[in-house]
Amino acid sequence: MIIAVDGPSGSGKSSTARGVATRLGLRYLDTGAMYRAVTWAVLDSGIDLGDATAVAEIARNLDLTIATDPSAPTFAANGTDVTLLIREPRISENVSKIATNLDVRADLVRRQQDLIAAAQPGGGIVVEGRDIATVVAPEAELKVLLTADPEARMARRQAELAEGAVTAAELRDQIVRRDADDSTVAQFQVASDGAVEIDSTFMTLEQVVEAICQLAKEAADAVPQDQES
Ligand SMILES: Nc1ncnc2c1ncn2[C@@H]1O[C@H](COP(=O)(O)OP(=O)(O)O)[C@@H](O)[C@H]1O
Ligand SMILES: Nc1ccn([C@H]2C[C@H](O)[C@@H](COP(=O)(O)OP(=O)(O)O)O2)c(=O)n1
Repeated sequence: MIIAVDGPSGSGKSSTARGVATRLGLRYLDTGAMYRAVTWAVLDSGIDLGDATAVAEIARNLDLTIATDPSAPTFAANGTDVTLLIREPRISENVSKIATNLDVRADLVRRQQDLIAAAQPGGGIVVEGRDIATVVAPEAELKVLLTADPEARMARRQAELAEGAVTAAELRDQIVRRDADDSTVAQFQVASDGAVEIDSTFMTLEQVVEAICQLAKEAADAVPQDQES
């Protein structure tokens, strides 16, 4: 089974997708972390982020190792463990410049599809991002668009960061401006065909995990017996 979870920044995709994968015994893939890892590699190389050709070249040559175990999702880029480094504000500020590079997207989508295929013999995978239901895995048995009001999303992100780590303006930039930039290349503002929208503004994380697990059960029950593998 493939469960696709798309939505804007801070809507709860990573935490809920991880929770669902753990509960259902599935693999877990955070595709945003892949764009962040490329951003880390580009910044590390010192090249200009606006040089689309050079950026695409870095992405193409990047040795990216991804663990899809929901209890320990780790990322290594060219041999460096970047799991924590890719969460730094300098990455969040710049990642949309990388995610709007169409050559980088084509490269990462291919890698994501390979990781999804590799997870199928183990029962399946929960994949989260912006374009999973529309581009990466339109065949997903369950597609969820996870949303929340911008104020709730900013408050959640603020709560994660050390006190004073970012100003209110920086926080708004990381959430609202980034969504605007990201939505020029991926459609995650309205539910795509067949996707179920869950507005998590007034839900707890546990309630969202429960709701998605319930939808996954219904989706699995809906698969005709002769199509089960
Ligand atoms: N329904 C929820 N209610 C309250 N906080 C939540 C909820 N879902 C997620 N969070 C918290 O909000 C923060 C951002 O969630 P995250 O999963 O990183 O979102 P995204 O991957 O969409 O950016 C995390 O600290 C997470 O624990
Ligand atoms: N499938 C995806 C996943 C992420 N992206 C972009 C959008 C974001 O700006 C970055 C980072 O995504 P990430 O999910 O880590 O961002 P948030 O943690 O939700 O703020 O990558 C994308 O374009 N397509």
